[in-house]
Amino acid sequence: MSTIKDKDLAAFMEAVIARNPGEPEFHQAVQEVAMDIVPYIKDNKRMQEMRILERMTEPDRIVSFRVVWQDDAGKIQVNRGYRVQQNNAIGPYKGGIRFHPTVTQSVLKFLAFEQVFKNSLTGLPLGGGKGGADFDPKGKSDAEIMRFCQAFMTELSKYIGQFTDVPAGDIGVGGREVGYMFGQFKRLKDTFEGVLTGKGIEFGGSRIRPEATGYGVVYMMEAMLDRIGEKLDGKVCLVSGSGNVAQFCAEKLLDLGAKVVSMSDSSGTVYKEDGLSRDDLQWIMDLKNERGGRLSEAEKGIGAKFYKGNRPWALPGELAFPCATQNEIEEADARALVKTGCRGISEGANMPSTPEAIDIIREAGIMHAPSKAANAGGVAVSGLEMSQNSLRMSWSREEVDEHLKKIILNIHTQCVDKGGCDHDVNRIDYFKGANIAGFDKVANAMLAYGAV
Ligand SMILES: NC(=O)C1=CN([C@@H]2O[C@H](COP(=O)(O)OP(=O)(O)OC[C@H]3O[C@@H](n4cnc5c(N)ncnc54)[C@H](O)[C@@H]3O)[C@@H](O)[C@H]2O)C=CC1
Ligand SMILES: O=C(O)CCC(=O)C(=O)O
Repeated sequence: MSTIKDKDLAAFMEAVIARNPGEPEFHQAVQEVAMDIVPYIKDNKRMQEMRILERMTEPDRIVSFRVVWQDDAGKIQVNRGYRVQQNNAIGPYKGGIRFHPTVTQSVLKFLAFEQVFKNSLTGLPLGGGKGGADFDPKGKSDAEIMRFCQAFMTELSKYIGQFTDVPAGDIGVGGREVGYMFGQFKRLKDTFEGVLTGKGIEFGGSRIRPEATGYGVVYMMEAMLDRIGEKLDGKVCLVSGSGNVAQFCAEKLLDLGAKVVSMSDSSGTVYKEDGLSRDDLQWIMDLKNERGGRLSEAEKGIGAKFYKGNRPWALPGELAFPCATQNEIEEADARALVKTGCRGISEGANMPSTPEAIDIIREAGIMHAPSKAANAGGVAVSGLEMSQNSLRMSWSREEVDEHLKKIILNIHTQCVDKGGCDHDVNRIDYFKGANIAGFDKVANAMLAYGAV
């Protein structure tokens, strides 16, 4: 991690690392927040005495459980499932479920910690949590996915509920998996309640939830550009990833007249200098959502260049939208973005930039919206799904999209209000703004509750 100059911050991080050994992703997420919050609360005696930041870095609880399921060959498979219930000061725990072989307690703790600040920024009554399993959905049949989801929910159902903890999707968990898990919860509990979001429209899902994260990432970039008197129209955009967030980020960029020149997966990056067409994007969506294929097929499929094993960041572009996974912009990638003249970054993936990359991007004066602000559209529409479930109502696409835009604009305003730079009045530090604004609401609620 990057070197810490502030003595209080160094002491704080030393204690966090000692209490949470072997959890580098969690340390990184905490440091990204503590860099701004430790100085912010330096003169606030009450926050210090009540040890608010220390309490926020300790999850309320973590459950970890065995998930046993049978594969198509009849073999018994064993995975490990988790739910990290980080903080419910301002609402029920809320956050996605990730199925990916790289899932560990450290990864889920970083995601749950981030989620607390993100959910606070939405202005909705949502606490923070995250869950998942080290299950690899790649290459599994539909029946295997169903059996795994049912086995996972059989255990998870003991810890969640519409007023307690409301999970949703994340990497490896989309509408199909949410459907299987919701069905299993309903069967086990015999209640029909909004215990998950990202549900199908037929059983209580919200319109625009599948699109919300990607759309929100673009609305955030629009707001940042608008502040400096510019538009998205005609801008050359680098998108990474090709899953849910990347697909709808690319779709909204095309809607707004931008040129999307790249998308990627773990096998490499596709590049089209003249920009992907709607048909190209549809081809990528079908490849990923229907055929489970690799982007290397795009050379033949849509006549794009394919750079095996590469990320998109060294390609020429004006704006960047990392929408794949954590730490996908490392130091060298950040240098490449600076070199090619990138002017703005809106983070779709959670914590896609390493601390070293953030320092380089900040130094270069590139506008940089952190994930907790930029990708909050997904959980925001999940919050709206919860509202619709409580009201026994279903809103139109237009209504939900309007709420989503307002929420993202409000997050942008909060970042601007709290993210001023002492050394340059025209610059906004969106990381600082998001950290402080997200922290304030949760911290004040915790203060109101006393020492609990
Ligand atoms: N789905 C949602 O509503 C939200 C997702 N996010 C974040 O967005 C990111 C993408 O999630 P989804 O699109 O939902 O997942 P998905 O399951 O639909 O797609 C997976 C994505 O992850 C990428 N990926 C995973 N491991 C990779 C690796 N090692 N190298 C390169 N790419 C890799 C894939 O290319 C693909 O773009 C994650 O960081 C997730 O936490 C954040 C907020 C909400
Ligand atoms: O919609 C949700 O509750 C999950 C969103 C999520 O996991 C995230 O924001 O990273």
